[in-house]
Amino acid sequence: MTHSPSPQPPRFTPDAVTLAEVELARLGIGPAEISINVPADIGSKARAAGRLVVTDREGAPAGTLDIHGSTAEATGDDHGTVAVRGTVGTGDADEPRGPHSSLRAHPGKTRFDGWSAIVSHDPPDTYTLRAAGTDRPLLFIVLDGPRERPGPETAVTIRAVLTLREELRDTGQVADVVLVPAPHYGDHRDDALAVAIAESFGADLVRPALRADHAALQEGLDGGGQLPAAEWPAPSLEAWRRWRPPRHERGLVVFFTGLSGSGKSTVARAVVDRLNETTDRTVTLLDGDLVRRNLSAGLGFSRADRDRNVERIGFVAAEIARHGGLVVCAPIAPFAATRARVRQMVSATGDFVLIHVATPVEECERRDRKGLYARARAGELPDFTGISSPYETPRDADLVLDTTHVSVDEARDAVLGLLTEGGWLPPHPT
Ligand SMILES: Nc1ncnc2c1ncn2[C@@H]1O[C@H](COP(=O)(O)OS(=O)(=O)O)[C@@H](OP(=O)(O)O)[C@H]1O
Ligand SMILES: Nc1ncnc2c1ncn2[C@@H]1O[C@H](COP(=O)(O)OP(=O)(O)O)[C@@H](O)[C@H]1O
Repeated sequence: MTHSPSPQPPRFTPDAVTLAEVELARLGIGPAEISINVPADIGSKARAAGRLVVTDREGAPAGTLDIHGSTAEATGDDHGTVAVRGTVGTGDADEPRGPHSSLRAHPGKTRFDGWSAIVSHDPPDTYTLRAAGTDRPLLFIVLDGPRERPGPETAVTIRAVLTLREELRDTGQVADVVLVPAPHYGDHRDDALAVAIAESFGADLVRPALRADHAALQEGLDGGGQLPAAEWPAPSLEAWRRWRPPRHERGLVVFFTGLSGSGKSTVARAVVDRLNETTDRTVTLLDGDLVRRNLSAGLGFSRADRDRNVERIGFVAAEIARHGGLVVCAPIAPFAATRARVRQMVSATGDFVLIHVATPVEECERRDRKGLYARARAGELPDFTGISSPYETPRDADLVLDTTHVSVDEARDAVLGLLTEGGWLPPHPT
Protein backbone atom coordinates (compact mmCIF):
# COMPACT_ATOMS: atom_id res chain seq x y z
CA MET A 1 0.00 0.00 0.00
CA THR A 2 1.46 3.39 -0.92
CA HIS A 3 1.38 6.22 1.56
CA SER A 4 0.35 9.45 -0.07
CA PRO A 5 2.00 12.54 1.46
CA SER A 6 -0.42 15.08 2.93
CA PRO A 7 -0.98 17.98 0.56
CA GLN A 8 0.82 21.30 1.00
CA PRO A 9 -1.09 23.63 3.33
CA PRO A 10 -2.50 26.72 1.60
CA ARG A 11 -1.31 30.22 2.51
CA PHE A 12 -3.65 33.03 3.42
CA THR A 13 -3.34 36.65 4.65
CA PRO A 14 -6.28 37.51 6.94
CA ASP A 15 -7.50 40.98 7.93
CA ALA A 16 -5.10 43.01 10.09
CA VAL A 17 -6.88 42.31 13.40
CA THR A 18 -6.90 38.54 12.88
CA LEU A 19 -3.28 38.64 11.75
CA ALA A 20 -2.28 40.42 14.98
CA GLU A 21 -4.27 37.84 16.98
CA VAL A 22 -2.43 35.01 15.23
CA GLU A 23 0.93 36.67 15.92
CA LEU A 24 -0.01 37.08 19.58
CA ALA A 25 -1.15 33.47 19.85
CA ARG A 26 2.17 32.42 18.37
CA LEU A 27 3.82 34.15 21.35
CA GLY A 28 1.55 32.12 23.63
CA ILE A 29 -0.61 35.16 24.50
CA GLY A 30 -4.41 35.21 24.20
CA PRO A 31 -6.58 32.37 22.92
CA ALA A 32 -4.61 29.76 20.95
CA GLU A 33 -7.73 28.70 19.11
CA ILE A 34 -8.61 31.08 16.31
CA SER A 35 -11.22 31.13 13.59
CA ILE A 36 -10.35 32.69 10.24
CA ASN A 37 -12.68 33.47 7.35
CA VAL A 38 -11.12 32.24 4.13
CA PRO A 39 -12.36 31.72 0.56
CA ALA A 40 -14.09 28.34 0.19
CA ASP A 41 -11.29 26.79 -1.92
CA ILE A 42 -8.63 27.76 0.64
CA GLY A 43 -10.89 26.31 3.35
CA SER A 44 -11.14 22.93 1.70
CA LYS A 45 -7.40 22.82 0.94
CA ALA A 46 -6.66 23.73 4.58
CA ARG A 47 -8.92 20.97 5.86
CA ALA A 48 -7.35 18.46 3.48
CA ALA A 49 -3.83 19.44 4.58
CA GLY A 50 -4.83 19.81 8.23
CA ARG A 51 -3.05 23.17 8.33
CA LEU A 52 -3.27 26.76 7.14
CA VAL A 53 -0.19 28.94 6.82
CA VAL A 54 -1.12 32.48 7.88
CA THR A 55 0.96 35.03 6.03
CA ASP A 56 1.52 38.72 6.74
CA ARG A 57 0.95 41.50 4.22
CA GLU A 58 4.41 40.93 2.78
CA GLY A 59 3.54 37.28 2.20
CA ALA A 60 5.89 35.97 4.91
CA PRO A 61 4.56 33.24 7.22
CA ALA A 62 3.25 34.74 10.48
CA GLY A 63 1.96 31.52 12.05
CA THR A 64 0.43 28.14 11.36
CA LEU A 65 -3.11 27.11 12.19
CA ASP A 66 -3.37 23.40 13.01
CA ILE A 67 -6.85 22.47 11.96
CA HIS A 68 -8.05 19.64 14.17
CA GLY A 69 -10.65 17.29 12.77
CA SER A 70 -12.76 17.83 15.83
CA THR A 71 -12.66 21.62 15.67
CA ALA A 72 -12.58 22.18 11.96
CA GLU A 73 -15.81 23.68 10.84
CA ALA A 74 -17.12 25.28 7.75
CA THR A 75 -19.89 27.81 7.95
CA GLY A 76 -20.88 29.07 4.57
CA ASP A 77 -21.98 32.65 4.10
CA ASP A 78 -23.12 34.79 1.21
CA HIS A 79 -19.62 35.73 0.10
CA GLY A 80 -18.34 32.23 -0.68
CA THR A 81 -16.13 32.23 2.42
CA VAL A 82 -15.86 29.64 5.16
CA ALA A 83 -14.58 29.88 8.73
CA VAL A 84 -11.71 27.53 9.50
CA ARG A 85 -10.91 26.99 13.14
CA GLY A 86 -7.67 25.73 14.55
CA THR A 87 -4.87 26.15 17.04
CA VAL A 88 -1.95 28.46 16.40
CA GLY A 89 1.39 26.76 17.02
CA THR A 90 3.68 28.72 19.36
CA GLY A 91 6.91 29.63 17.63
CA ASP A 92 9.38 29.52 20.57
CA ALA A 93 12.30 28.64 18.37
CA ASP A 94 11.64 31.19 15.65
CA GLU A 95 13.61 34.36 15.19
CA PRO A 96 11.58 37.53 15.76
CA ARG A 97 10.21 38.90 12.52
CA GLY A 98 8.69 42.15 11.33
CA PRO A 99 9.79 45.77 11.73
CA HIS A 100 11.97 46.66 14.74
CA SER A 101 12.80 42.98 15.22
CA SER A 102 15.51 43.78 17.78
CA LEU A 103 12.79 45.07 20.14
CA ARG A 104 10.51 42.08 19.69
CA ALA A 105 10.62 39.73 22.66
CA HIS A 106 9.15 36.28 23.21
CA PRO A 107 7.72 35.79 26.70
CA GLY A 108 8.89 32.18 26.56
CA LYS A 109 12.48 33.41 26.33
CA THR A 110 12.71 36.89 27.80
CA ARG A 111 11.44 37.42 31.33
CA PHE A 112 10.67 40.60 33.25
CA ASP A 113 9.51 38.98 36.47
CA GLY A 114 8.42 41.52 39.06
CA TRP A 115 8.76 44.53 36.73
CA SER A 116 6.07 47.13 36.22
CA ALA A 117 4.77 47.33 32.65
CA ILE A 118 3.12 50.17 30.74
CA VAL A 119 1.29 48.56 27.81
CA SER A 120 -0.07 50.70 24.97
CA HIS A 121 -0.11 51.60 21.29
CA ASP A 122 0.26 55.24 22.38
CA PRO A 123 3.16 57.13 23.94
CA PRO A 124 2.70 57.26 27.73
CA ASP A 125 1.35 60.19 29.76
CA THR A 126 2.93 61.74 32.85
CA TYR A 127 0.39 60.33 35.34
CA THR A 128 0.86 56.73 34.21
CA LEU A 129 4.63 57.15 34.43
CA ARG A 130 4.19 58.51 37.92
CA ALA A 131 1.88 55.63 38.84
CA ALA A 132 4.61 53.23 37.73
CA GLY A 133 6.87 54.76 40.37
CA THR A 134 10.62 54.42 40.66
CA ASP A 135 10.95 51.54 43.09
CA ARG A 136 10.66 48.80 40.47
CA PRO A 137 12.16 48.31 37.02
CA LEU A 138 9.86 49.61 34.29
CA LEU A 139 9.05 47.87 31.02
CA PHE A 140 7.43 49.76 28.16
CA ILE A 141 5.45 47.28 26.07
CA VAL A 142 4.63 48.98 22.77
CA LEU A 143 1.73 47.37 20.94
CA ASP A 144 2.03 47.11 17.18
CA GLY A 145 -1.13 46.44 15.24
CA PRO A 146 -4.26 47.89 13.67
CA ARG A 147 -6.00 50.54 15.73
CA GLU A 148 -9.66 51.14 16.12
CA ARG A 149 -8.82 54.88 16.17
CA PRO A 150 -5.86 56.35 14.32
CA GLY A 151 -2.93 57.43 16.47
CA PRO A 152 0.85 57.80 16.27
CA GLU A 153 2.53 55.18 14.12
CA THR A 154 4.33 52.40 15.96
CA ALA A 155 7.72 53.75 14.90
CA VAL A 156 6.86 57.14 16.41
CA THR A 157 5.66 55.64 19.71
CA ILE A 158 8.81 53.51 19.82
CA ARG A 159 11.01 56.53 19.39
CA ALA A 160 9.23 58.26 22.28
CA VAL A 161 9.60 55.32 24.67
CA LEU A 162 13.23 54.71 23.69
CA THR A 163 13.95 58.32 24.67
CA LEU A 164 12.00 57.86 27.92
CA ARG A 165 13.94 54.67 28.60
CA GLU A 166 17.23 56.56 28.29
CA GLU A 167 15.95 59.34 30.54
CA LEU A 168 14.97 56.80 33.21
CA ARG A 169 18.27 54.98 32.89
CA ASP A 170 20.07 58.30 33.38
CA THR A 171 18.31 58.60 36.75
CA GLY A 172 19.52 55.13 37.71
CA GLN A 173 16.20 53.33 37.15
CA VAL A 174 16.18 50.02 35.33
CA ALA A 175 13.98 50.34 32.23
CA ASP A 176 13.43 48.54 28.94
CA VAL A 177 11.27 48.47 25.83
CA VAL A 178 9.69 45.53 24.00
CA LEU A 179 7.40 45.44 21.00
CA VAL A 180 4.45 43.06 20.84
CA PRO A 181 1.94 42.57 18.03
CA ALA A 182 -1.60 43.34 19.21
CA PRO A 183 -4.76 44.84 17.80
CA HIS A 184 -6.55 47.77 19.39
CA TYR A 185 -10.26 46.96 19.62
CA GLY A 186 -11.57 50.14 21.26
CA ASP A 187 -13.55 48.16 23.87
CA HIS A 188 -13.17 46.11 27.09
CA ARG A 189 -10.96 43.58 25.29
CA ASP A 190 -8.07 46.06 25.26
CA ASP A 191 -7.78 46.08 29.08
CA ALA A 192 -7.90 42.30 29.33
CA LEU A 193 -5.29 41.99 26.60
CA ALA A 194 -2.98 44.51 28.30
CA VAL A 195 -3.12 42.47 31.53
CA ALA A 196 -2.47 39.22 29.65
CA ILE A 197 0.47 40.68 27.75
CA ALA A 198 2.12 42.15 30.89
CA GLU A 199 1.58 38.90 32.82
CA SER A 200 2.96 36.77 30.02
CA PHE A 201 6.34 38.47 30.58
CA GLY A 202 5.97 38.14 34.39
CA ALA A 203 5.32 41.89 34.81
CA ASP A 204 2.49 43.76 36.55
CA LEU A 205 0.38 46.08 34.44
CA VAL A 206 0.44 49.74 35.42
CA ARG A 207 -3.12 50.81 34.76
CA PRO A 208 -3.25 53.87 32.52
CA ALA A 209 -3.99 56.91 34.67
CA LEU A 210 -5.17 58.99 31.73
CA ARG A 211 -7.38 57.71 28.96
CA ALA A 212 -5.98 59.28 25.82
CA ASP A 213 -9.03 60.85 24.23
CA HIS A 214 -7.87 60.80 20.63
CA ALA A 215 -10.76 62.94 19.41
CA ALA A 216 -9.98 65.69 21.94
CA LEU A 217 -6.25 65.42 21.26
CA GLN A 218 -6.85 65.67 17.54
CA GLU A 219 -9.16 68.64 18.00
CA GLY A 220 -6.59 70.43 20.15
CA LEU A 221 -3.81 69.76 17.67
CA ASP A 222 -5.98 70.66 14.67
CA GLY A 223 -6.81 73.98 16.25
CA GLY A 224 -3.09 74.71 16.37
CA GLY A 225 -3.25 74.37 20.16
CA GLN A 226 -0.68 72.84 22.45
CA LEU A 227 -1.36 69.71 24.44
CA PRO A 228 -1.13 70.27 28.20
CA ALA A 229 2.59 69.93 28.97
CA ALA A 230 1.79 68.73 32.50
CA GLU A 231 0.00 65.67 31.13
CA TRP A 232 2.68 64.45 28.73
CA PRO A 233 6.44 64.05 29.02
CA ALA A 234 8.30 65.86 26.22
CA PRO A 235 9.01 62.73 24.06
CA SER A 236 5.29 61.80 24.13
CA LEU A 237 4.26 65.36 23.29
CA GLU A 238 6.58 65.23 20.30
CA ALA A 239 5.05 61.90 19.17
CA TRP A 240 1.52 63.32 19.35
CA ARG A 241 2.63 66.42 17.47
CA ARG A 242 4.19 64.29 14.75
CA TRP A 243 0.92 62.40 14.48
CA ARG A 244 -1.02 65.63 13.95
CA PRO A 245 1.33 68.47 13.07
CA PRO A 246 -0.26 71.89 12.50
CA ARG A 247 -2.43 71.67 9.40
CA HIS A 248 -0.18 73.82 7.24
CA GLU A 249 2.62 71.25 7.83
CA ARG A 250 0.41 68.15 7.69
CA GLY A 251 0.08 65.83 4.71
CA LEU A 252 -3.02 66.62 2.66
CA VAL A 253 -4.70 64.79 -0.20
CA VAL A 254 -7.05 66.88 -2.34
CA PHE A 255 -9.04 64.30 -4.25
CA PHE A 256 -11.08 65.42 -7.29
CA THR A 257 -13.76 63.05 -8.57
CA GLY A 258 -16.21 63.47 -11.45
CA LEU A 259 -17.12 62.44 -14.97
CA SER A 260 -14.74 62.54 -17.91
CA GLY A 261 -14.72 66.11 -19.19
CA SER A 262 -16.18 67.55 -15.99
CA GLY A 263 -13.09 69.72 -15.49
CA LYS A 264 -11.06 67.75 -12.92
CA SER A 265 -7.71 68.02 -14.71
CA THR A 266 -8.18 71.65 -15.66
CA VAL A 267 -9.13 72.79 -12.16
CA ALA A 268 -6.57 70.51 -10.48
CA ARG A 269 -3.82 71.91 -12.70
CA ALA A 270 -4.89 75.49 -11.91
CA VAL A 271 -4.86 74.71 -8.17
CA VAL A 272 -1.41 73.11 -8.37
CA ASP A 273 0.00 76.04 -10.37
CA ARG A 274 -1.28 78.53 -7.83
CA LEU A 275 0.02 76.47 -4.89
CA ASN A 276 3.45 76.28 -6.49
CA GLU A 277 3.43 80.00 -7.19
CA THR A 278 2.32 81.13 -3.75
CA THR A 279 3.21 78.58 -1.06
CA ASP A 280 6.19 76.64 0.23
CA ARG A 281 4.28 73.38 0.28
CA THR A 282 5.61 70.56 -1.89
CA VAL A 283 2.88 69.57 -4.34
CA THR A 284 2.40 66.40 -6.39
CA LEU A 285 -0.27 66.11 -9.08
CA LEU A 286 -1.56 62.59 -9.71
CA ASP A 287 -3.74 63.27 -12.72
CA GLY A 288 -5.94 60.48 -14.09
CA ASP A 289 -4.37 60.35 -17.54
CA LEU A 290 -0.82 60.58 -16.23
CA VAL A 291 -1.37 57.77 -13.71
CA ARG A 292 -2.85 55.55 -16.37
CA ARG A 293 0.28 55.94 -18.49
CA ASN A 294 2.64 55.04 -15.62
CA LEU A 295 1.48 53.66 -12.29
CA SER A 296 -1.59 51.96 -13.79
CA ALA A 297 -0.32 51.22 -17.29
CA GLY A 298 -2.11 48.17 -18.69
CA LEU A 299 -5.28 48.53 -16.63
CA GLY A 300 -8.65 48.85 -18.33
CA PHE A 301 -12.03 50.18 -17.25
CA SER A 302 -13.74 47.19 -15.64
CA ARG A 303 -14.82 47.78 -12.06
CA ALA A 304 -11.89 45.69 -10.78
CA ASP A 305 -9.35 47.61 -12.87
CA ARG A 306 -10.79 51.00 -11.88
CA ASP A 307 -10.65 49.94 -8.20
CA ARG A 308 -7.03 48.90 -8.63
CA ASN A 309 -6.20 52.16 -10.35
CA VAL A 310 -7.86 54.33 -7.70
CA GLU A 311 -6.38 52.31 -4.83
CA ARG A 312 -2.91 52.69 -6.31
CA ILE A 313 -3.44 56.43 -6.43
CA GLY A 314 -4.60 56.30 -2.80
CA PHE A 315 -1.58 54.27 -1.75
CA VAL A 316 0.90 56.68 -3.32
CA ALA A 317 -1.03 59.70 -2.03
CA ALA A 318 -1.03 58.28 1.53
CA GLU A 319 2.73 57.77 1.38
CA ILE A 320 3.29 61.34 0.21
CA ALA A 321 0.94 62.59 2.94
CA ARG A 322 2.94 60.61 5.52
CA HIS A 323 5.88 62.86 4.67
CA GLY A 324 3.83 66.03 5.00
CA GLY A 325 3.33 66.59 1.25
CA LEU A 326 0.29 67.97 -0.51
CA VAL A 327 -1.15 65.71 -3.20
CA VAL A 328 -3.77 66.61 -5.79
CA CYS A 329 -5.44 63.59 -7.43
CA ALA A 330 -7.89 63.77 -10.34
CA PRO A 331 -9.25 60.36 -11.39
CA ILE A 332 -12.91 59.72 -12.23
CA ALA A 333 -13.06 57.38 -9.17
CA PRO A 334 -16.71 56.47 -9.83
CA PHE A 335 -17.27 54.08 -6.92
CA ALA A 336 -18.15 55.31 -3.41
CA ALA A 337 -16.68 52.28 -1.62
CA THR A 338 -13.32 52.72 -3.34
CA ARG A 339 -13.24 56.43 -2.52
CA ALA A 340 -14.06 55.55 1.10
CA ARG A 341 -11.14 53.10 1.20
CA VAL A 342 -8.80 55.78 -0.11
CA ARG A 343 -10.09 58.27 2.47
CA GLN A 344 -9.47 55.72 5.21
CA MET A 345 -6.00 54.85 3.91
CA VAL A 346 -5.00 58.52 3.74
CA SER A 347 -6.53 59.42 7.11
CA ALA A 348 -4.00 57.21 8.88
CA THR A 349 -1.21 59.49 7.67
CA GLY A 350 -2.75 62.87 6.86
CA ASP A 351 -5.92 64.70 5.89
CA PHE A 352 -8.27 64.03 2.99
CA VAL A 353 -10.45 66.54 1.16
CA LEU A 354 -12.96 65.33 -1.45
CA ILE A 355 -14.00 67.64 -4.28
CA HIS A 356 -16.84 66.53 -6.48
CA VAL A 357 -16.65 68.15 -9.90
CA ALA A 358 -20.36 67.74 -10.50
CA THR A 359 -20.62 69.05 -14.06
CA PRO A 360 -23.65 67.17 -15.50
CA VAL A 361 -23.10 64.52 -18.13
CA GLU A 362 -24.95 66.63 -20.77
CA GLU A 363 -22.35 69.40 -20.43
CA CYS A 364 -19.42 66.92 -20.39
CA GLU A 365 -20.82 65.31 -23.53
CA ARG A 366 -21.33 68.71 -25.16
CA ARG A 367 -17.64 69.50 -24.51
CA ASP A 368 -16.48 66.02 -25.57
CA ARG A 369 -12.91 67.26 -25.83
CA LYS A 370 -11.49 63.85 -26.67
CA GLY A 371 -14.43 62.58 -28.76
CA LEU A 372 -14.91 59.75 -26.26
CA TYR A 373 -18.63 60.38 -25.59
CA ALA A 374 -19.35 60.16 -29.32
CA ARG A 375 -17.48 56.86 -29.48
CA ALA A 376 -19.27 55.59 -26.37
CA ARG A 377 -22.68 56.53 -27.85
CA ALA A 378 -21.72 54.73 -31.03
CA GLY A 379 -21.00 51.63 -28.97
CA GLU A 380 -17.29 51.69 -29.83
CA LEU A 381 -16.17 52.32 -26.23
CA PRO A 382 -17.72 49.94 -23.70
CA ASP A 383 -18.03 50.68 -19.95
CA PHE A 384 -17.89 54.43 -20.44
CA THR A 385 -18.60 56.33 -17.22
CA GLY A 386 -21.91 58.18 -17.34
CA ILE A 387 -23.03 56.33 -20.48
CA SER A 388 -22.58 52.61 -19.98
CA SER A 389 -20.81 52.45 -16.61
CA PRO A 390 -22.10 53.99 -13.35
CA TYR A 391 -20.89 57.06 -11.49
CA GLU A 392 -21.90 57.00 -7.82
CA THR A 393 -22.49 60.59 -6.67
CA PRO A 394 -20.48 61.33 -3.50
CA ARG A 395 -22.44 62.10 -0.34
CA ASP A 396 -19.30 63.05 1.56
CA ALA A 397 -17.84 65.76 -0.69
CA ASP A 398 -16.21 68.71 1.08
CA LEU A 399 -16.85 70.88 -1.97
CA VAL A 400 -19.14 70.47 -4.99
CA LEU A 401 -18.23 72.31 -8.20
CA ASP A 402 -20.34 72.41 -11.34
CA THR A 403 -18.07 73.98 -13.96
CA THR A 404 -20.92 74.60 -16.42
CA HIS A 405 -21.36 78.20 -15.37
CA VAL A 406 -18.16 79.02 -13.45
CA SER A 407 -14.80 79.96 -14.87
CA VAL A 408 -11.66 77.93 -14.26
CA ASP A 409 -10.32 80.77 -12.06
CA GLU A 410 -13.48 80.79 -9.96
CA ALA A 411 -13.39 77.01 -9.53
CA ARG A 412 -9.69 77.17 -8.60
CA ASP A 413 -10.32 79.92 -6.04
CA ALA A 414 -13.17 77.95 -4.46
CA VAL A 415 -10.75 75.07 -3.84
CA LEU A 416 -8.00 77.35 -2.54
CA GLY A 417 -10.55 79.09 -0.29
CA LEU A 418 -11.52 75.75 1.22
CA LEU A 419 -7.88 74.86 1.86
CA THR A 420 -7.17 78.25 3.43
CA GLU A 421 -10.27 78.15 5.64
CA GLY A 422 -9.34 74.65 6.75
CA GLY A 423 -5.89 75.85 7.84
CA TRP A 424 -3.96 73.76 5.30
CA LEU A 425 -2.55 76.89 3.69
CA PRO A 426 -1.14 79.90 5.44
CA PRO A 427 -3.91 82.53 5.65
CA HIS A 428 -2.04 85.08 3.55
CA PRO A 429 -0.20 83.51 0.60
CA THR A 430 3.00 85.40 -0.08
N1 LIG B 1 -14.49 53.49 -20.57
C1 LIG B 1 -14.00 54.62 -20.10
N2 LIG B 1 -14.62 55.26 -19.07
C2 LIG B 1 -14.09 56.41 -18.61
N3 LIG B 1 -12.97 56.99 -19.06
C3 LIG B 1 -12.30 56.38 -20.06
C4 LIG B 1 -12.79 55.17 -20.63
N4 LIG B 1 -11.93 54.79 -21.61
C5 LIG B 1 -10.96 55.72 -21.65
N5 LIG B 1 -11.16 56.67 -20.75
C6 LIG B 1 -10.23 57.79 -20.48
O1 LIG B 1 -9.60 57.48 -19.22
C7 LIG B 1 -9.71 58.55 -18.35
C8 LIG B 1 -10.28 58.09 -17.01
O2 LIG B 1 -9.34 57.37 -16.32
P1 LIG B 1 -9.39 57.35 -14.75
O3 LIG B 1 -8.17 56.65 -14.32
O4 LIG B 1 -9.60 58.71 -14.22
O5 LIG B 1 -10.69 56.47 -14.47
S1 LIG B 1 -11.08 55.62 -13.16
O6 LIG B 1 -10.91 56.52 -11.99
O7 LIG B 1 -10.18 54.48 -13.08
O8 LIG B 1 -12.49 55.23 -13.31
C9 LIG B 1 -10.65 59.56 -18.92
O9 LIG B 1 -9.95 60.78 -18.78
P2 LIG B 1 -10.61 62.12 -18.24
O10 LIG B 1 -11.41 62.60 -19.39
O11 LIG B 1 -9.45 63.01 -17.92
O12 LIG B 1 -11.44 61.84 -17.03
C10 LIG B 1 -10.85 59.14 -20.36
O13 LIG B 1 -10.11 59.98 -21.18
N1 LIG C 1 -14.98 76.18 -15.44
C1 LIG C 1 -14.31 75.20 -16.04
N2 LIG C 1 -13.52 74.40 -15.31
C2 LIG C 1 -12.85 73.38 -15.90
N3 LIG C 1 -12.92 73.10 -17.21
C3 LIG C 1 -13.70 73.86 -17.98
C4 LIG C 1 -14.42 74.92 -17.43
N4 LIG C 1 -15.12 75.50 -18.41
C5 LIG C 1 -14.82 74.80 -19.53
N5 LIG C 1 -13.94 73.81 -19.29
C6 LIG C 1 -13.39 72.88 -20.29
O1 LIG C 1 -13.86 71.57 -20.00
C7 LIG C 1 -12.88 70.61 -20.35
C8 LIG C 1 -12.59 69.79 -19.12
O2 LIG C 1 -11.65 68.80 -19.45
P1 LIG C 1 -10.73 68.15 -18.33
O3 LIG C 1 -10.23 69.18 -17.38
O4 LIG C 1 -9.72 67.31 -19.05
O5 LIG C 1 -11.80 67.25 -17.56
P2 LIG C 1 -11.57 65.86 -16.83
O6 LIG C 1 -10.18 65.85 -16.28
O7 LIG C 1 -12.62 65.87 -15.75
O8 LIG C 1 -11.81 64.82 -17.85
C9 LIG C 1 -11.66 71.38 -20.83
O9 LIG C 1 -11.67 71.44 -22.22
C10 LIG C 1 -11.88 72.76 -20.23
O10 LIG C 1 -11.27 73.77 -21.01
